[in-house]
Amino acid sequence: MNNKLRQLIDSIAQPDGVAASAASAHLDQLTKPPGSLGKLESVAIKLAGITGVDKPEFDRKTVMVMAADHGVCEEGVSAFPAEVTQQMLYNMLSGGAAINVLARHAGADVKVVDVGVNADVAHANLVDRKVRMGTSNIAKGPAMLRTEAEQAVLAGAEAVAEAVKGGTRLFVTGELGIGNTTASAAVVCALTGLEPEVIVGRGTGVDMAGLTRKISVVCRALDVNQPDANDALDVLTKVGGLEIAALAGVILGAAAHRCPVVLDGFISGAAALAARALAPASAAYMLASHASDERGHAAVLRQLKLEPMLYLDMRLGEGTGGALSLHLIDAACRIMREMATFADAGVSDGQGAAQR
Ligand SMILES: Cc1cc2ncn([C@H]3O[C@H](COP(=O)(O)O)[C@@H](O)[C@H]3O)c2cc1C
Ligand SMILES: O=C(O)c1cccnc1
Repeated sequence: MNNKLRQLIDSIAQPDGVAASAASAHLDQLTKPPGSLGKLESVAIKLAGITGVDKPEFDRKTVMVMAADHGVCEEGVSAFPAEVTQQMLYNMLSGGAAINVLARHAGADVKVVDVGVNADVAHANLVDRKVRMGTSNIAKGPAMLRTEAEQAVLAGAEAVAEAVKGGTRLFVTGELGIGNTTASAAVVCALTGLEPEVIVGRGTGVDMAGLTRKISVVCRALDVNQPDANDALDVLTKVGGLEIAALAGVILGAAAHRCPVVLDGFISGAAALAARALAPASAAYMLASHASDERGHAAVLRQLKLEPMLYLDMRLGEGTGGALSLHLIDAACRIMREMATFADAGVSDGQGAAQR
């Protein structure tokens, strides 16, 4: 394995159990029945463990959108043509995509990184880390070279390192790439052994015939490439995507910097499975934002042992579910900092009365 990648993986530490326990103890002193703020409490405890700070505050948050194209589009697996990746990229760079709106609403930055868009794109707001002009068709052979997969993972991690230098301490995974629900399904099936029939979904909205075609394309991709389930880089190389590999790098980079990383939908979930396979310690840094409507996402979250915060029937990607969950993360942080304790407020903590 590439030296830099090895170092990145080795630099991921376990979360801070002392800070997590302190956060949990603080929550139990606040003027509410213990546990009554539900997921806001588990999120607050997790954030404390990740950051090593009992009451963390995230002044700067960044949605990391990794963009790339997919050779598998030639199999007719998306309801939209491959050109939409580059068209949407410009839309995103000028602030008009859903993620721009939701990130603005949540007070987060959007960083867009080209790791493999099949066009020469130049824009002042774009980070150019292009590895190649999109993947090859996974139904016919490997998506990319192993060195390219490594390069894409490192591009994601390095984009995170840059953002950390700029003050970001919390990341959201986002992506853009027509055809990427097909590659993500292949990655999920290869890593988990789950069947394409239960993982492949409609993506941008293919019809029944399109769904059947997508399932057979994923079966073919697995059959032709024989990815090694015990080697996540092999899986990314053979049936993955450049943005999926880069997102795995975003997750590893965030974990290496002790920053929480909020996962968006299905594509982010596929990247998270790859990141966990590369570095099991990275799993502790992940939070699931929402349950996507894409078919395989619930199974991916079960595999990751993550509970989503939101159920909004969304299936867009870009980081949109992740951006929405930032409101809840902010709420959890404010509870920790602003709520009165029983002692402060002179409220009886119920010790001695009947407990639930
Ligand atoms: C206009 C438009 C904006 C999007 N923003 C995110 N996606 C999402 O849909 C694509 C994946 O679905 P599939 O695998 O079916 O192609 C990715 O670009 C993903 O980011 C979009 C898709 C479209 C059409
Ligand atoms: O869940 C997602 O992230 C998703 C679903 C459909 C299309 N694009 C993204």
